[in-house]
Amino acid sequence: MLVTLEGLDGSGKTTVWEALRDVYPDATFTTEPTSGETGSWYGEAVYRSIQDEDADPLAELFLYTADHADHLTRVIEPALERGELVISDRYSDSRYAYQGATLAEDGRITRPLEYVVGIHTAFSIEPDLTIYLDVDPETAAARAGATNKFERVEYLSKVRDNYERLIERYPNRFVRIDATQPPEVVLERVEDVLESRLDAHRKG
Ligand SMILES: Nc1ncnc2c1ncn2[C@@H]1O[C@H](COP(=O)(O)OP(=O)(O)OP(=O)(O)O)[C@@H](O)[C@H]1O
Ligand SMILES: Cc1cn([C@H]2C[C@H](O)[C@@H](COP(=O)(O)O)O2)c(=O)[nH]c1=O
Repeated sequence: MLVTLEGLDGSGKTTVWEALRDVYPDATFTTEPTSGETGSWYGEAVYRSIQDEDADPLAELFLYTADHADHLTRVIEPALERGELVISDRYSDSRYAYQGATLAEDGRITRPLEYVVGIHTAFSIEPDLTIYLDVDPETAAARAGATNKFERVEYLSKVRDNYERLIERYPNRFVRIDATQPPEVVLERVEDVLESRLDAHRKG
């Protein structure tokens, strides 16, 4: 089963992802952009682009997508074939929401969110469950510390609007959790949601 954690920068995805390691020691834990144990040079290229204020938005989309394609074949598909639970800190919805917003500002692509979704349909795998940690852009930017070009309130507002569109589009896949609550409350809620979905998955 493929579970993804999504939300604005600073919404608490990594805090939850780290805590879940103790709860599900046999699961595969991974991230997008790829880094650490499941990282690759594609992920490193993405992080270079994130640091470049003048990166071309389309080139950046394709870097993220290249990292995703490699991540699928190298990490996610083999783990799913072994029957493992896979938990990814960010996945394709980050591209739909973030690059959807960047490309809207860029102006070269009409209907950018649909465009980004469209380039994934031929090869990607849809998650079984996406946990959306919902925070307002002000809280997100303050928590994230504005360390990169994405962590700004105005931009994060557009990203949040895109996440809302995705939640509307995929209501069965997304579960929204209020991530302005204390970390232990957020984690408890995530664990409840995950356990009930795992139960349903086991029962087929
Ligand atoms: N529920 C919470 N309430 C208050 N602070 C939190 C909460 N969850 C996480 N934080 C704090 O917010 C900061 C960002 O958390 P974290 O790195 O988990 O977010 P993230 O969503 O992974 O961010 P990014 O996408 O930028 O990597 C950290 O300092 C963390 O301790
Ligand atoms: C996967 C992915 C990520 N982003 C953005 C979101 C963050 O600002 C950075 C890095 O992510 P991290 O969780 O802080 O390490 O990249 C993006 O714009 N598009 C994507 O597909």
